[in-house]
Amino acid sequence: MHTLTDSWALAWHLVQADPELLGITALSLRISGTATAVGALVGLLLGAWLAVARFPGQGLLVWLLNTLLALPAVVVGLLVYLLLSRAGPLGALGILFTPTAMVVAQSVLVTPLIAALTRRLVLAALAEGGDQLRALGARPFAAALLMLVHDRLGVATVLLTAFARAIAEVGAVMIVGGNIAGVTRVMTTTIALETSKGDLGLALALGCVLLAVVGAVNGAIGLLHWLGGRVPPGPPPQPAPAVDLQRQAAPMAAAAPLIVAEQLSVRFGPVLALDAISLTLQRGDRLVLVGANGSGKTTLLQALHGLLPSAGRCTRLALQPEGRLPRTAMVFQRPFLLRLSVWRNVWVGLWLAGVPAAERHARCHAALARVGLLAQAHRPARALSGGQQQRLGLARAWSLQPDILFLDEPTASLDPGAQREIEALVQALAADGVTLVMSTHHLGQARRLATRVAYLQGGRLVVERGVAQFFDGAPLPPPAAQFLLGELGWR
Ligand SMILES: Nc1ncnc2c1ncn2[C@@H]1O[C@H](COP(=O)(O)OP(=O)(O)OP(=O)(O)O)[C@@H](O)[C@H]1O
Repeated sequence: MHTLTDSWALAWHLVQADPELLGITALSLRISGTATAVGALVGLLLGAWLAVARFPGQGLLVWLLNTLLALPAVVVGLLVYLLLSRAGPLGALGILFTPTAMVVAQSVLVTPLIAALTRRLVLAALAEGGDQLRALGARPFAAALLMLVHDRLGVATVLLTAFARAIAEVGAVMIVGGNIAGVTRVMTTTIALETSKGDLGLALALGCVLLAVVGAVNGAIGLLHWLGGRVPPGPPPQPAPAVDLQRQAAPMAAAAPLIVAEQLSVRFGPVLALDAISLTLQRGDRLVLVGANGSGKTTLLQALHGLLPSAGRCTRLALQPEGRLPRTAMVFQRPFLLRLSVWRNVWVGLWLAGVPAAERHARCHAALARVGLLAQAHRPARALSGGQQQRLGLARAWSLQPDILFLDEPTASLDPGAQREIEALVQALAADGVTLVMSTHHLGQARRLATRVAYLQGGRLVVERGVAQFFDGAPLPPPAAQFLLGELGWR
């Protein structure tokens, strides 16, 4: 039995490159690192899948997973012991009291933790941008996986947390490893047993190393947060390839309908957000939706884009003379941008739309050049100003070469200069032959951009007219006339 001073002196001596201490430390890192890697492989996929999957018993599985977050290490050790012991179902493997058994036990310990935290992280990201990824054509699981890339900082934090939990636990590794010197002795088991024997030197030395490891993990998490938002620079934009996103001046059949909505209704629980709306969108239209907050403009755009389950009919008709269904894209009021570069955000949209890899570069280039963001291509998208982000949203939608573009208040919360820029771009898109449906609160903008204006109130389409007739024609129905009177500031 040493005095405490002796023990510290011995610990200090051991920490300075004692082979036994180094061996124990290396084994601990190897076992916990491997277990975290195994847990990451299973847990990340499971968590992402559980965030989007819908199946009977899902609630129970999620409850179980969340409960397992607090799974005691000794219980894991006991369960794995029962599995791997000679009499157990996996006893024939003969891996009890080996590092492999310890990896198995720690994998069992960290996998639910990684899965549960990943699920929450993906759900939070989907709540922010899931609709927009779906609008870009992402299937649910692809959207969930993209959110892992988007929130890779959060993912890294989850993995480091899992690693710290593994390397600091003692119950599971003690039960299935047995603390055999030179074979299964890891830091925590050694500390526990040496302390119980009263040999504090090695225990203290390993305690210091363990604290240093956990501190380093914490430091790594802090570093990641500090680096958060930074995007590794990608290749600089290449010279513009010969691609022209502008529509080939296709002969346009006059007033050919592209979308016919009949009695379209959308309900959110008790709220009837769209109430039996019927309208026809013609090729070349610039239909602007106006109405008070909550009148159903966004819902109508999403329903026409096919993002919401609706009652009634919404039929898309083939373009003439091309003979194919129109492609649609949508730009949201606040575009959801992945924590990637400007370039990658456009690239991901093209990837989700199934555009062949060989075409993506050229299309990114052309779209970013078109909105004046080529020079910013490798900046983090989220570091752009509001107006630039909206332009990037437009570029991402436009790169998909839509025939119909839905724009939800594209200039909301932008300053007048940025509003003018967006308006000019929208006009340029219309000049390219893109059919537009747009919502706005700016009546002046409606007048400048629209060929037709529709006024919504309480989910109903009150009136829809050509722009000149809407603003200067015969008197509008009373609610629309009052709305216009209340918004005279636009004149
Ligand atoms: N996801 C949702 N869940 C529940 N209710 C919703 C949801 N989305 C919209 N609503 C409701 O549907 C109605 C129409 O909303 P919508 O967002 O379409 O209106 P809006 O005209 O676009 O409003 P704003 O001008 O404020 O953007 C509102 O009563 C709104 O509260």
